[in-house]
Amino acid sequence: TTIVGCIFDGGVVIAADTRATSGPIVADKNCEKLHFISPQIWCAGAGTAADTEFTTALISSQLELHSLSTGRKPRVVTCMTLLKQHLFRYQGHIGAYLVVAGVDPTGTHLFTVHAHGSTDKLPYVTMGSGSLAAMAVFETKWEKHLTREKAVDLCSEAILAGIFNDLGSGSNVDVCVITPEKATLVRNRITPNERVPKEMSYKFTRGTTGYIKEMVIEKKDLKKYVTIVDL
Ligand SMILES: C#CCCCC(=O)N[C@@H](Cc1ccccc1)C(=O)N[C@@H](CC(C)C)B(O)O
Repeated sequence: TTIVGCIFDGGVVIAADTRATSGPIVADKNCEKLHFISPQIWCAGAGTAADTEFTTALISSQLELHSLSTGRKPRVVTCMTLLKQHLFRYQGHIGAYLVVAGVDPTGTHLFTVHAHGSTDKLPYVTMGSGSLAAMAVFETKWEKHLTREKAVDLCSEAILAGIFNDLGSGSNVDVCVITPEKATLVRNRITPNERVPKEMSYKFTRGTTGYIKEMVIEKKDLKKYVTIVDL
């Protein structure tokens, strides 16, 4: 996985690739790694797919209950604290590596939360197996006071670096832009790995597979050879 986050003037952007792996196998070529926490708090997840999915869903629920109890909009720092306390309690056995981003009444925030419970608050972050390729892009091209468009393009370029240089990452680029007004999820903003139609026909011609014996079975005699079960 390659996941990133970047703050810009007026909000924050998070982005992710869409590859899920099981060892050398691509388990899912277009999975979703950007999770809804609350209307203006979203989370990108790397690590064990199930752990990122369930952990973000659990904290989203806890945050909604907290918001109802306080009568206030949820804060990003609260989401981060709930995540780190949960993950620390499980001593890293819940393999969720998260980028938490959002806008709340106190401002725009971007955090990382690691499986063991450590957190960082930064203007730009990368995580997952492709994080080094992505960070190379940020360390080369990030600057203060990015516009929304520049931040979206920079995050997309960082994800593309992971897609093309990390075998644990691949396929497409998903992006989520969060501002004080709203959050916009752009699923498959960039699809640089679409399969093209094959240039040849790979159908086997008749006679390719030799056979020794031929037996024609009439449908009416079928039940002699096979047991037909009406499901
Ligand atoms: C099989 C299957 C479904 C996915 C298994 C599954 O969690 N894959 C993991 C890698 C991993 C981790 C721990 C044990 C085994 C395999 C994976 O692809 N993680 C990506 C993010 C998630 C959200 C898709 B990324 O971090 O590379």
